[in-house]
Amino acid sequence: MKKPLYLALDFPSGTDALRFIQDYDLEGVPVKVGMELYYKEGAEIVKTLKEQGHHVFLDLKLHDIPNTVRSAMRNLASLRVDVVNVHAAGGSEMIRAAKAGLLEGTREGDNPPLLLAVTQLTSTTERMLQEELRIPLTVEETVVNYAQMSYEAGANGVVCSAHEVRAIRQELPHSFHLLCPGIRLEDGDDHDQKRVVTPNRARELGVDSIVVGRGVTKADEPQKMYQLFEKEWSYVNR
Ligand SMILES: O=c1ccn([C@@H]2O[C@H](COP(=O)(O)O)[C@@H](O)[C@H]2O)c(=O)[nH]1
Repeated sequence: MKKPLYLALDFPSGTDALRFIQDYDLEGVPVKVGMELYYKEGAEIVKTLKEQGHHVFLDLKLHDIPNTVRSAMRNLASLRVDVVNVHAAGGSEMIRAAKAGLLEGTREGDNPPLLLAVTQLTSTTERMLQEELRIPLTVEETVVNYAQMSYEAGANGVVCSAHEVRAIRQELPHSFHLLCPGIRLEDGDDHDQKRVVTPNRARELGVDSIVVGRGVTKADEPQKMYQLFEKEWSYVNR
C-alpha cells in the first residue's frame, strides 16, 4: 500500500470502533489498533477489521526479552496483520527475535507483516530524555541511533516524529519505512503530543505513512476532518 494514513482506533470497545467506521463512511481505510482496543477485544477485533478489508497496523509496541517477543510475534503474524512494532529500546537481539517470530508465524505464500521499531515516542521531549531518563543526547541523536540499530537488526522501518526524518534519511536507505504519529492540522490541539507536524509538512519531508487519531475521532465532524487530513497528506484536489 502506498503512503497510508492510518486512522488510530483508540476506542474503549470494538463496538465503538466499528460503529465509528460505519457512521462516518470510513469502511476500508487503513487503521491502527492500539493497546486500548486490543486489550479489550483481543485478536477478534483484528480479525473483524481484516475481514472487512482494512489494512491493519497492530500497534502493541512489544518490549520484552527476545524469547518472549519471538513467541508473541509468531502469534501476531498468524493474525495476518500488515504492520507490527516493538520498542527499539529492547535492543538488536530482541528485534532479530521479533523478525524471526514473524517469519515463523507467517503462512506460506503470505508476506510477513512489516516490522517497525519505535524510536522515541512523539510525546517525549528533550528535557524528559535528558533530565528524567538521564540520556545525555538530543532526541534526534537517539532516534537516529535507534534507527540505525533497528535497520541492522532487520526491522523494515521505524516509528518516529517527522522532525527526525531528514536526519534518518541521511544515514539509511530510502526503502527504510518511516511511520510518523503526532500529526496535527495547523490550528489543531496537540493533546499530549510534543513533536508534531502537519500532514502537509510530513508529506514534504518524505514520510512514508502517518497516524491520525484524536484529530479525527474527537472532532465534531469526524468525516470532514478525515477528509481534510487525507487531502493534505495525499495532496489531492489542489
Ligand atoms: O511515538 C508514538 C507511537 C505511537 N503513537 C500512537 O499513535 C496514535 C496517535 O494518536 P493521536 O490521537 O493522533 O495523538 C496513538 O494511538 C498513539 O498510541 C504515538 O502517538 N506516538
